[in-house]
Amino acid sequence: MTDILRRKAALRERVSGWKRAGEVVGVVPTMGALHAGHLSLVEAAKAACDRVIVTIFVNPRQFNNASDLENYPRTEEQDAEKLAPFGVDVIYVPDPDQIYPEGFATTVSVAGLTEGLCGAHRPGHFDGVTTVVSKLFLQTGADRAYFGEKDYQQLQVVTRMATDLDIPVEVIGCPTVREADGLALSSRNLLLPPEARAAAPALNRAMRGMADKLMAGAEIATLRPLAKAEIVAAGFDEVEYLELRAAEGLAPLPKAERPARLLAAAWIGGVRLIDNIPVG
Ligand SMILES: Nc1ncnc2c1ncn2[C@@H]1O[C@H](COP(=O)(O)OP(=O)(O)OP(=O)(O)O)[C@@H](O)[C@H]1O
Ligand SMILES: CC(C)(CO)[C@@H](O)C(=O)[O-]
Ligand code: BAL
Repeated sequence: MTDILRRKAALRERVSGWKRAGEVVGVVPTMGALHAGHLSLVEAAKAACDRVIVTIFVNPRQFNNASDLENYPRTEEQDAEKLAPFGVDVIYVPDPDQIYPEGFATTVSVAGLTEGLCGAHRPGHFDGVTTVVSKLFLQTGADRAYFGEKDYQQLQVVTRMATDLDIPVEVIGCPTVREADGLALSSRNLLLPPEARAAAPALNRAMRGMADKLMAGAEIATLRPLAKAEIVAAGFDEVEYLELRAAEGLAPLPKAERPARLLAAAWIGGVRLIDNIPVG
């Protein structure tokens, strides 16, 4: 089984040996409950790096909802078993005091990119993400970091943060892994009641239909109410947002006039799902 390290000093010692030998270190930050989406990031890291660290930390500061934090799946033993065939070098599962020691008083915050989409509906979420990810970058000393496009806004925000803070890490985005029915894999899918799980692919289906119409010149403002109604009719409780944004920088777009991304968040069976797809 792969070594599990829980203290940053032990991690640092291990990584400094690799760095002395000139090895390229990759990191895959996760909150655990690993699925094939996470494992695709691990595969990408293994293919391009000499050493790979997977981090597992359910970061309380990025949860804006206490019951979401409480219900978040925690499956460390199974996660280690899933990682075993990949030949990962270290699983870093920091004890909470390794991330937030007594007296911790710093927040890393990215402006602009964090203001709409998930940022508008999860107050404080991205500050929690950038605070923990900056710490994970610095603690692991990774040269490359792998993130999923499933969390598209997060990928953009983390890339901006690393650039702005001169953290010498290359942030690499990897495509969203989906179930055969189109549902994006997500740890939160485990929390879906069976009926909700059966209805959940309607979100991606509606988005793909919208993307075709956007490519044919339709405006997002015209398509949005129809698509929302379709998603709710399929069994969703609420569509939180459904927006067309520039693929780089996330500026709102009325039409698919340049490489764009259609992004959505919606509630079903008490679970908040997100998805995004390229348009053009
Ligand atoms: N379906 C997926 N395809 C590719 N990458 C993914 C997928 N799901 C998650 N990831 C990526 O894995 C990393 C860790 O994500 P996380 O542990 O939050 O899992 P998650 O499945 O996104 O869980 P959540 O339910 O919290 O959204 C992130 O970079 C995320 O974008
Ligand atoms: C990047 C991350 C591991 C930070 O806690 C989390 O936001 C996630 O799992 O996507
Ligand atoms: N997948 C991003 C982590 C979160 O939803 O909190």
